[in-house]
Amino acid sequence: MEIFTYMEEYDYEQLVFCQDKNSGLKAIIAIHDTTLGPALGGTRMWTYNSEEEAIEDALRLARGMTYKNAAAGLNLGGGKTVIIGDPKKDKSPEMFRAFGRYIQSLNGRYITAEDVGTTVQDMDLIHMETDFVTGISPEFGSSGNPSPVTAYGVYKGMKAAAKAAYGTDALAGKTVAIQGVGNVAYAVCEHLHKEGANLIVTDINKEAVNRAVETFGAKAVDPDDIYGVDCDIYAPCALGATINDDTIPQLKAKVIAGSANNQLKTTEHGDIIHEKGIVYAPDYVINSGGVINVADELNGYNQSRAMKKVETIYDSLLKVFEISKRDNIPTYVAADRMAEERIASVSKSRNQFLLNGHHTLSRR
Ligand SMILES: NC(=O)c1ccc[n+]([C@@H]2O[C@H](COP(=O)([O-])OP(=O)(O)OC[C@H]3O[C@@H](n4cnc5c(N)ncnc54)[C@H](O)[C@@H]3O)[C@@H](O)[C@H]2O)c1
Ligand SMILES: CC(C)C[C@H](N)C(=O)O
Repeated sequence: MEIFTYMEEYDYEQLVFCQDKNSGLKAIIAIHDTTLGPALGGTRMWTYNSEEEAIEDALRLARGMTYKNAAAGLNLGGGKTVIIGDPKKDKSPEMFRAFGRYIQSLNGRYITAEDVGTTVQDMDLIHMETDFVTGISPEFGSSGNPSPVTAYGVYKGMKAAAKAAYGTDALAGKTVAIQGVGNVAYAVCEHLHKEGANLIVTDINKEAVNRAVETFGAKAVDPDDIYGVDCDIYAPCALGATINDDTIPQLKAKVIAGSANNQLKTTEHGDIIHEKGIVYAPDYVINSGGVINVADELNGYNQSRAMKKVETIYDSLLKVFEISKRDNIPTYVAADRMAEERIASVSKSRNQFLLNGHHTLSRR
């Protein structure tokens, strides 16, 4: 990949490579756009097959955060970090403290939180070196683990998508196929089970599958079989790019609504599912509950204020579906327009974020 060519194509601001030999830290911080405010986005730890794959993931995820934060009405830009390594084997306190010092060196241009492979405990270690981290333990005045809040937003968003596709947002009796039953999806299953939905689950982690089967009476299928199961809603809740040339012909669901970031392999896949009449809840709108929750820490965390804002995901999605229907455009285009209009309304030309008192984390 020609890095500057790619950065120029999507107008990225900055890419930071962080290396610490002692702890084995190899991290890439991507800052996409700080027009609306400091770049807020989580840290993913994953075993990438190559450095190029890791850079690409950081860049794609960071851009997704720009759109997510803008569409959610937050005064925040978009950024993301990936740490190359196996979260089950390669973590150490030294690694996260070294990473925290790198975040501090950016002086507030980037604020982090959890993503796949990182936990509240990891954020607490980062917090030993910098205040530019959210989702740390609640005893520090923080909001804690964002996953249950993301899950609540996904559940609400699923209801909005069901309303658009089936005319009712009731999920009782509907069958939902869930790919990946990790932190977010397990909590989504809790809401769905409580409402009386039928669950079909898969995961590459057998324990995660067994837990969902035992707790919710979910039906388990092999990872490759999830796309073709008979269901009303397909919920991608693992990694990205699962809506692609191979999977679209298999899908039987009228709705795609899940927590994963970057669900469409390319925008063309968003066009194809639109033509097939599938109601797709754009990923960065439906999964914005976690970032809405951690962003509230910038004002001194207030849980009920944060949850009220998370509830708006339902109406935001209804608006996206309405625009999509009215203008006959794919839902991802409708969502992108909403986000881009907000960024453009703040500034036609780039206004890079600079730290000032207003953006200092007020819990200190
Ligand atoms: N945690 C949050 O608050 C949050 C917020 C917004 C978006 N997201 C996104 O939601 C997704 C899930 O996040 P999470 O925090 O629940 O992560 P997680 O790591 O807890 O869960 C992901 C699950 O997917 C499984 N998985 C991975 N590859 C798979 C495959 N090919 N087939 C089946 N299962 C597979 C993993 O084993 C794991 O159980 C990610 O894309 C993440 O970026 C998370
Ligand atoms: C909690 C958030 C800051 C990050 C989250 N992983 C997301 O993708 O939205």
